[in-house]
Amino acid sequence: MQDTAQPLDVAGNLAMIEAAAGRSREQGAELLLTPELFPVGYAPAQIRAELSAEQVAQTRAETAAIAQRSGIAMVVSLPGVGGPEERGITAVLFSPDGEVLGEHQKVQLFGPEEKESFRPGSEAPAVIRLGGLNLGMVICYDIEFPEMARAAAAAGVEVLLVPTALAEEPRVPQLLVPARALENQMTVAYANHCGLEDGLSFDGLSVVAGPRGEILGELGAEPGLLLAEVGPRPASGEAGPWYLEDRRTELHRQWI
Ligand SMILES: NC(=O)CCCCC(N)=O
Repeated sequence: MQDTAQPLDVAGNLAMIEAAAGRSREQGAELLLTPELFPVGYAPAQIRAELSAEQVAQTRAETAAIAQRSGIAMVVSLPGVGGPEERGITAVLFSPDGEVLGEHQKVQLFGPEEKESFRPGSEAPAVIRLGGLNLGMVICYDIEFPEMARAAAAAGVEVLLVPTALAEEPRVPQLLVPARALENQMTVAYANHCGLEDGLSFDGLSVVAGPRGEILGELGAEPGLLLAEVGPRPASGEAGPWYLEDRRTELHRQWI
């Protein structure tokens, strides 16, 4: 899902997610990936100042109810649990029954506003089994560090789901996302905001890159739904490359 959220307009933003979930389900989708902090809008300082732990908990419960009503799995990025001084930016994977199957707290916070408004995570991306695939999540700036996607791939992730909020940096979806997919032989799906929010002009350019770096689908600058069929990590085969198998990790660890 790619769209423009309204900062702090939780009801309006959740209505957009529910509409996208219904349309996706009608088109046969089994999972809906939404952009970073979409239910509350990407406005870190406003979130810190205005959203209490109770309001965030209520938003999370309403998001779970949308997954259940729509009968589709969803990745939704929300402020974490706790007060403004202790919570991070999270991505939550909800099952089609609205159960929480797993979550990730953004490890690489971006810039002073995020760092003043949220706490960073310190856990590697988890592997969550759904639909016969090993799914994982990182958030926005996380994907710009090769170590994050590599940690997911090394744990067994086959499809990495990335809620994002990227403004004026098209090289991330155009160059880095396909590179992360190719170098880790896994699918990477990247869902961005588009349009103007809190004074930022978001790029859109949401993209799904396959395990050979191929583009399985992409959007432009406008709102839209990108439907892509994803699958398991391909066998390297006779010709290779064998990026994950051939890693000389014992050496790399000494150098980096
Ligand atoms: N929300 C974010 O993490 C924004 C990341 C933007 C990184 C970039 N290269 O502009």
